[in-house]
Amino acid sequence: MSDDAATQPNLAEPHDALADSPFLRAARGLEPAHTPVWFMRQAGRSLPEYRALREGIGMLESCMRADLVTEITLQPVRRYGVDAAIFFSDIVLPLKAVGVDLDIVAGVGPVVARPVRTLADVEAIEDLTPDHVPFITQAVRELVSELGATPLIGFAGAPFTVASYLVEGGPSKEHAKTKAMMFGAPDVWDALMRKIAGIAAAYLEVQVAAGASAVQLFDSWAGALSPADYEKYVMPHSAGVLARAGELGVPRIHFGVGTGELLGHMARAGADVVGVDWRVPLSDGIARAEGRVVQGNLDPTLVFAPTEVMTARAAEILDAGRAAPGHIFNLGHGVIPSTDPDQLHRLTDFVHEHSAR
Ligand SMILES: Cc1c2[nH]c(c1CCC(=O)O)Cc1[nH]c(c(CCC(=O)O)c1C)Cc1[nH]c(c(CCC(=O)O)c1C)Cc1[nH]c(c(C)c1CCC(=O)O)C2
Repeated sequence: MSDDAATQPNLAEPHDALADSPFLRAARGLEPAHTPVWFMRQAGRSLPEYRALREGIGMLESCMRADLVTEITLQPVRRYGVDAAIFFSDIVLPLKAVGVDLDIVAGVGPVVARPVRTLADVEAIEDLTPDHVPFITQAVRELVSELGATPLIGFAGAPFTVASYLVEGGPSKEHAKTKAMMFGAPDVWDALMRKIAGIAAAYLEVQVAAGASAVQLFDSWAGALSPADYEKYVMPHSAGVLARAGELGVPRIHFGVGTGELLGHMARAGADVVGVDWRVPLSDGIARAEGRVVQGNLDPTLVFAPTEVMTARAAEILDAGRAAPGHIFNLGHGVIPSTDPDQLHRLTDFVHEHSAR
């Protein structure tokens, strides 16, 4: 497709259209034609076309095949007409790419064979270079060419959330071993956070170099921390990732779950856009985001309510979002796998119609 585009006279047009896309305008605090909408986890198990494509192929394997990554990323864009695509991958993929022995187990999540406990364990993890992830570069290039004026969001897991998988060895509710290391072995903790931050930043650089036009840093489990502990043990490392991403010139979205008390810190860590989950009224989220653009914040379970109940809540959020320097509509967390795709389609249309300027 890029070859075809190169032969056409209006080559500059898609780039202007991309910069003028509702998502990128809103992310930069400019007035968009309508409030942009995309959904965290918009690709994945809620889509029958995803389940068909993934049949017999492991999650990590599918993340390492550029053809599959491209197709899976495009599926929700085609189906819903959302205002952005998010690169199909996982927060643990870069660890796999540098040689950490891990798998993503269906219905469980990431499982690490030998959890990280010591400084030697940390030092054994390689730093990420573009040569570790050629399939990422290839998939992003293909996607950007296919997507035209629809922006592609690159992403990485933030140091705390990725550390939790590495230290616990799998998903965890309490993050007890992780926080035991944080409180009890600060030298190991610091080395681990630096290691992951370096990998995350390098992973984002690869995606932006290949054409991603925004990035999202997922600190899904940061809500397990008090503001003081977040500030002391985590924020400097996330800020390091966001500072490196800032040098790439693309908008940076910073997201977590249960982070109502941390939104100010997450904004100050270096976000252009702050993700707000559904537990915080958007008007409060806007105040706590200290002048940043906000993203969110519909409760992901509202798709299971009657359509008019869902859209009435969406209308309240859209109206509240007008008080922000910019608002990107999204769910407060990822799409639940049992979600009816038709509801997300109706929601996308509703957001566009209700917010048309
Ligand atoms: C914490 C986290 C992970 N992975 C991710 C996060 C941060 C976002 C969040 O808070 O939800 C990020 C992620 N993982 C995936 C994406 C794809 C892009 C998109 O949002 O469409 C993104 C952005 C694909 C995936 N990542 C995973 C799946 C399911 C795998 C499958 O289809 O078998 C997908 C589509 C696996 C995964 N990987 C992880 C979990 C908790 C799970 C789910 C386990 C399960 O319920 O099966 C770790």
